[in-house]
Amino acid sequence: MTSVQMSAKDEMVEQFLDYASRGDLAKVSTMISHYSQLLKESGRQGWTALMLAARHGHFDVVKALLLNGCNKDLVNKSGQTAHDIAKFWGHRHIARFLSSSGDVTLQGVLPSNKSRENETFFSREYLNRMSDKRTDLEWLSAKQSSPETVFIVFYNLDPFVTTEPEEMKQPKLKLYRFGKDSVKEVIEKSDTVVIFLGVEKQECSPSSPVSKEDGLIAWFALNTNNNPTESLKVTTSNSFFLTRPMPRLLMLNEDEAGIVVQARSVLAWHSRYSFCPTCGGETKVDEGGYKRTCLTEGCRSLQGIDNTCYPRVDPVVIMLVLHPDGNQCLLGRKKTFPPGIFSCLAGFIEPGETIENAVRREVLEESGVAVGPVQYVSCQPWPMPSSLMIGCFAVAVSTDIKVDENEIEDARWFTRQEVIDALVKGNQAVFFMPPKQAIAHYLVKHWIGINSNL
Ligand SMILES: NC(=O)C1=CN([C@@H]2O[C@H](COP(=O)(O)OP(=O)(O)OC[C@H]3O[C@@H](n4cnc5c(N)ncnc54)[C@H](O)[C@@H]3O)[C@@H](O)[C@H]2O)C=CC1
Ligand SMILES: [Mg+2]
Ligand SMILES: [Mg+2]
Ligand SMILES: [Mg+2]
Ligand SMILES: [Zn+2]
Repeated sequence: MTSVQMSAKDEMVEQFLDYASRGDLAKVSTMISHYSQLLKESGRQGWTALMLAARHGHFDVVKALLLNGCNKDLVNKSGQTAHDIAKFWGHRHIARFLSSSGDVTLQGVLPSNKSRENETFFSREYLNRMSDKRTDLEWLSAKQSSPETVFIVFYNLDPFVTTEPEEMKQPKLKLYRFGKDSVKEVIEKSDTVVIFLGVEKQECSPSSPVSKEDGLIAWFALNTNNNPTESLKVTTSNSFFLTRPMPRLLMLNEDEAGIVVQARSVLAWHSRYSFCPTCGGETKVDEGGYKRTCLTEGCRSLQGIDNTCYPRVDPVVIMLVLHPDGNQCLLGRKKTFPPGIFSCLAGFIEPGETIENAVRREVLEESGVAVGPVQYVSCQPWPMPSSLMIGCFAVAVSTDIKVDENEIEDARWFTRQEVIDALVKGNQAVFFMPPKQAIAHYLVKHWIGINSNL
């Protein structure tokens, strides 16, 4: 390392230690979020930031440092720990906190995560995708002409659904299951894209007829941009294309919601990527709809693995940020939300970014709040058009809010009680929650459910 680099680093360490001595929580948090190795650094006489914050009685800085994984057992050149220092200088609450086993650290604020998989709406897999069959053209073709095969139909990415008359008040929607003869005409049209979704898991459909050939009931989905109603042979009333999919897709039954998210995301990719993104040439649909191959000889997309050929999934972090006091959470609203609704902050993961860093960046960008520990909770495929919402809890290490008005309209800390009221009291609450099928709702409920004595 050159002397210039050395002095730049020394300067940064000195500044960090100075902020800790002065109790500047925001600066300390920002520096840690960029250079976590600062937590291990010490200055004159081996004093770390934790020791300096303990010396000067800055409880919030001590907490933030510990939440970020700072080692409280380090000693200075006089052999004192941060705890010894806090005790010596009479900061009893800090000494008590440092001598406790770190209850208010990560484990204290975050609900315990019992490593079970948390199921969200859209996440249930009703079909076995059978990806090995996507290249078996003979098998795919036999299935497409089998009388047991199920086809679901989309028009401009809206699924054709049906509802029972007695359920009209609170309709639970079902996908309309077409047979091969009903969709024959539509499939033959040149703009129609057909994809293979998978086969019914055997245990899910004990009453379904069993296919003669291999016992597997295949499902396909198709999308067209020309209204196919005339050519489809529909035998029931109360059946229609589900326009304005959000929030109406949330009325699907849970088994079929998983099928729709798979089909709609892949079909949306086909409708947006008609030509090769590498050379602009024409492409053909391959692998049961899971690939588009460029037809231009020598195109770079034909060499090696090229991700433009495959359907895209956009990872999004969505996080419930918890206040360091463990009793409040940060929720925000976009201008486009219906009045009164507050939700978890969210944002797209950028290339080269971890889930944890995306959570920290998006929260800081949108609300000005610095985040320390991040814990994954659950995820949700979201068919608008192909996001994967990655749900996390995160612990704030600073609490002042400065909203980025380009992204959101408002962000606030809500108390546990206000959140409980929003969940149970509806109209009498100070704000509204997103619908129960959204992962934001799930995260909030999970936080309340685990930590409260309800
Ligand atoms: N904010 C919320 O409370 C919730 C958001 N969502 C969904 O999460 C997704 C991301 O949340 P945002 O707050 O909008 O993200 P965000 O905070 O990253 O901001 C969105 C902006 O990011 C840019 N962007 C970067 N990568 C993108 C990509 N792959 N696709 C589209 N735009 C991209 C665009 O300029 C876009 O306007 C949205 O699709 C939204 O529907 C879902 C539930 C709740
Ligand atoms: Mg953002
Ligand atoms: Mg956002
Ligand atoms: Mg963003
Ligand atoms: Zn190409």
